[in-house]
Amino acid sequence: MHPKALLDACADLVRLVLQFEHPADAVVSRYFREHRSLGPRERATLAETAFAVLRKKLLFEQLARSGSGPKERKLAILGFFGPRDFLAAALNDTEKKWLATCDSIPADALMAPHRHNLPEWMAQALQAQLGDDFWALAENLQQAGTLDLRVNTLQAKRNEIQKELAQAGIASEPTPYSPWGLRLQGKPALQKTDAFTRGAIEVQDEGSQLLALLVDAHRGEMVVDFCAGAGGKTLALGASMRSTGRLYAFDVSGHRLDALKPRMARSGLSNVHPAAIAHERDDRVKRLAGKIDRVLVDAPCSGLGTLRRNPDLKWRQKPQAVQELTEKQLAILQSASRMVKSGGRLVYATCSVLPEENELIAQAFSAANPDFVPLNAAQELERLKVPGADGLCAPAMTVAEDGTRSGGDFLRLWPHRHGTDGFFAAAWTRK
Ligand SMILES: C[S@@+](CC[C@H](N)C(=O)[O-])C[C@H]1O[C@@H](n2cnc3c(N)ncnc32)[C@H](O)[C@@H]1O
Repeated sequence: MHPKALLDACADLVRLVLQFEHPADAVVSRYFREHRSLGPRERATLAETAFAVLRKKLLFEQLARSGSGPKERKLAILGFFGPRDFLAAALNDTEKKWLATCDSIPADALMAPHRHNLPEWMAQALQAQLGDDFWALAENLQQAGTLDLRVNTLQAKRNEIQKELAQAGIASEPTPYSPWGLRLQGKPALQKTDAFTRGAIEVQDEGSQLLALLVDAHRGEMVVDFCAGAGGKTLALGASMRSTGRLYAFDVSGHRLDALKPRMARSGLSNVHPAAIAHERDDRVKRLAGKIDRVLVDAPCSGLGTLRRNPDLKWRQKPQAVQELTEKQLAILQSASRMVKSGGRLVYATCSVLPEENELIAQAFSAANPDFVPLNAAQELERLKVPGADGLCAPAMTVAEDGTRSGGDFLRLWPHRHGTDGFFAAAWTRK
């Protein structure tokens, strides 16, 4: 495709994602379905350009106030993913001059919102938690996330898959914390590899892998993945159980559970039982009261830990919606906890970085449920041989008058510190 036509297409896609009517990845997929003749390189340019605009929206909109021509075209020029000389072939002289002026503005001359590119309420919430470290996070969230794989240990060892991928020209490194993970360079097409089609690998952020590890599911156990969705963590739990015992994958969305089925078939797991539930107090849940060894609640959340991959969320998410989510999160956790048997484990997790969805929920649950004893996540991960487990965890935020902390240590992953998406997990043992 000629550079001019590709830039026009980028501007068109930028206009569509900025309507925020649907998640950006769905808008991009739909665009590709409607433009079937696009080749893989053009698709990569289009998607990465649209995502770059979402990542740096405030800065780019500010810069687009100058120059001439339609706003979406200027945004697409600023975010264009590809060599500069290729882009230059699509620009007129005025645009080239304007781009050179934009490029010459030093970062320290920019106002704070144009540097962090976050809505004010989100920037404030993160600054309150991180202090000066906020800027390292803000910088990190404006880059694309890494592509991590989980090796299905039911089928193969991590080093075997690493070698197999290398033979197919795909370079990878073992992830630093998860024993099951491989981190890839770039975004190679995985779906055609033999390892993918036979279910030996799944795309999964290292942080998600660590949540599944913290559940510590064993052979022959009864385990519930309460908010299973398309089953990313279900598959990791099933492999930990060596495809034995019984693993229920519950979700209120039958549609999401449908996406689990082909993944389950590829994985070779035969212990997974997906079931759509009406709500968290469904009869199926009640029937399992006190019977389950391990319950994972991967709660619906704001997703603000995943802004590297889903930058549109920062513009689509609202404080009011987060408030409503917190009520749902506590209700789901409370209901799911009833299934845990005496001596069993409960894990509450989110991919959010906001304390309201994390520590505050865990602490409210602990306060209302004295029969659930908080587990120290750092000690637990250390026992599970995760390197540097201490550095992945943060102490509870509630400090009593006598100085004791309640709630145990939580898993608290940050993109700029750990290279994972932002994740939280709290664990309890039932007395
Ligand atoms: C964070 S996502 C789960 C992601 C999934 N565990 C994975 O690893 O791919 C949260 C899920 O919770 C589900 N959900 C929302 N409300 C629920 C409820 N009341 N009971 C059970 N699941 C619910 C959503 O449909 C969504 O699939």
